[in-house]
Amino acid sequence: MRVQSSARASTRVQESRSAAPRTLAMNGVRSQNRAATLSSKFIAPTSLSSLSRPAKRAVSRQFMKQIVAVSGEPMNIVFVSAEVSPWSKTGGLGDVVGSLPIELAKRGHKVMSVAPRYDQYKGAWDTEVTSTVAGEEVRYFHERKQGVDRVFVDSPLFLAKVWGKTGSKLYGKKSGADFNDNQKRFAVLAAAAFECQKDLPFGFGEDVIFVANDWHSAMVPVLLKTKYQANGEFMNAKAALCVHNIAFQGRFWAEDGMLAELGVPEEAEEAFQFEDGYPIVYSEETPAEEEKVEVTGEVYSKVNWLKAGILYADKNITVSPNYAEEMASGPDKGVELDKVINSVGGFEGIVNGMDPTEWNPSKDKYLDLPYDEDTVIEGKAAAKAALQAEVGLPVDPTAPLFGYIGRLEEQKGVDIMLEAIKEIAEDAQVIVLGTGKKKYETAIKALEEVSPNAVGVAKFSSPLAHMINAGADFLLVPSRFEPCGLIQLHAMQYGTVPVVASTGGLVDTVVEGLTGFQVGAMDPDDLLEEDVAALVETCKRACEVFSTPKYAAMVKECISQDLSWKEPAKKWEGVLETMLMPSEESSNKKESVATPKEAVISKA
Ligand SMILES: Nc1ncnc2c1ncn2[C@@H]1O[C@H](COP(=O)(O)OP(=O)(O)O[C@H]2O[C@H](CO)[C@@H](O)[C@H](O)[C@H]2O)[C@@H](O)[C@H]1O
Repeated sequence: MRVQSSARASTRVQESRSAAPRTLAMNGVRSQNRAATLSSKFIAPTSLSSLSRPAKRAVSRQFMKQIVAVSGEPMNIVFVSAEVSPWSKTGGLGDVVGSLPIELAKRGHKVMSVAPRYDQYKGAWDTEVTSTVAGEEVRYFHERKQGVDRVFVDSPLFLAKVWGKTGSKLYGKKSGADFNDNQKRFAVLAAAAFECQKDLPFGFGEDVIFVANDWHSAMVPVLLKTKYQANGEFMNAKAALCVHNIAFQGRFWAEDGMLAELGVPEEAEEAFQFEDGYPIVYSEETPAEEEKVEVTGEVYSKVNWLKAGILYADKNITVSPNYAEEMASGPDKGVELDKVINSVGGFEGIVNGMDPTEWNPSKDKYLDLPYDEDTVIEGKAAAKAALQAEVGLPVDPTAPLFGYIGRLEEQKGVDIMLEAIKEIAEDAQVIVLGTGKKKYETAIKALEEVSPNAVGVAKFSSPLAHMINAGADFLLVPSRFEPCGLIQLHAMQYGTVPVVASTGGLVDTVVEGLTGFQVGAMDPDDLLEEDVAALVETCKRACEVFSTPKYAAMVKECISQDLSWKEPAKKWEGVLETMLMPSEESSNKKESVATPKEAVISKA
């Protein structure tokens, strides 16, 4: 039986992840000069007032594009994130914050990431600089790598809890359950991102663009507008918020005085308020293994970090254009933030790139026979034999081999896949690699009982992920929703053909019959027989193609694409540059920032 959308959506949200010399003065001057220089280079359309509103927007956008195309001035960009690969990673968020900054640095920008220090990272030196934020003293560690300043915020809030970089444990001891002090932990991270710009000798000063990522750093735009700028600091700074997954919103019980304790000014509190139909917050006491709570239609007062971040951000970005549209389409796909999203004019969607230094079959340290576009057929054959031997499947080049890599959660369609495997494994081999909900970990470990052609590995293993991307013939991505998805990009880079659900970024990145197979959209909530059948049918279609020349053509098509950050980083650069420009849209935005709540009410 279906439950009301508000409650339905919130079951998904509660799953963790859940939840020296400074250049300050110079930077301030530079920002003003920059605007002056740019406006003198171009003559803005003078007859804007006579145009209709959409036409005005189009002209204004065109004008912005021209400016960006020739401006080329370096920006100071600070990514703030709960994870940053390779130092910390539970999934795609870590990958993006690990690799996008490198590409932006290559394009001439000063780029920094600020993330927690969960472990004693070998290459990161102790700056011995400290700041006091949200009542906690933090200390900064630093490593400069591939042109990016990596700052790690050291505090017992992070280090004492996690001890290890791989972690499904960055957000809580169990998958889907937050540490009780996660609000404190991430309030500290956000405030440290500001203070380190001032306190570190190599800090970027106040003239920066912050890029906050997901709910964990959604406090950054809030603090910028209501704390720092209200005090006359960071006056030229801007804050973008990038949402990698709208299902993780940081919903917590509303407690008297809690936000104030975290350093949130009173005027911002309203933006956090959220009425939730779901009567639970998953925590250390109530881990989210099963949906064990009945929904009655009653609503509960909570705070919602992501909502506040969206309302205060100068620009909201997500990781594919299709997902940007989906999020705004209704409460189901917007996970009840659709009205908020529409109230700020929607999100900009930029498809993710992938890191070619980590995902490159010609330099992959986990492959005995590295390969490239010209040697992909031989290379994949060798990788397939190695993978089959590694996981104990029959070494058979003629058996189509399907792989899966990812979190074991409903988002990823794991329940649909587990049902489908019963039939897929009649004619093909399947290997599933993942961690997540215990019931799914147990199920994948028992796959060998389902069929001798299927095997599941319930751990987080980079070597095996590389071997699957290279050795599988097809990669399964049956997600119910997928903001962008990196695994299909990795797979294609290795000449592995993805079989994907038609949702989010999977629609933007996989072309039916050319670079992959589209299954159609899965039901967002329930496990439906027709979805299982659609997945089985598409895999059968893929198996039929496997023994034909078309498969080799698809492999070549996949591997020959440039899936790196090169193009997406240019788009990011363009979007960030427009944030620095005075524009009609940004002045509208300021009004909504001043009164976030009204913006939602009036436009929703
Ligand atoms: N058991 C395991 N062992 C080894 N490696 C494993 C693993 N489980 C997962 N991984 C790795 O984690 C990453 C997963 O990235 P995805 O983008 O596919 O999904 P995720 O949902 O985490 O990211 C969210 O953020 C990203 C980034 O924006 C969006 O692309 C995506 O749609 C959104 O859901 C891949 O690098 C994958 O190889």
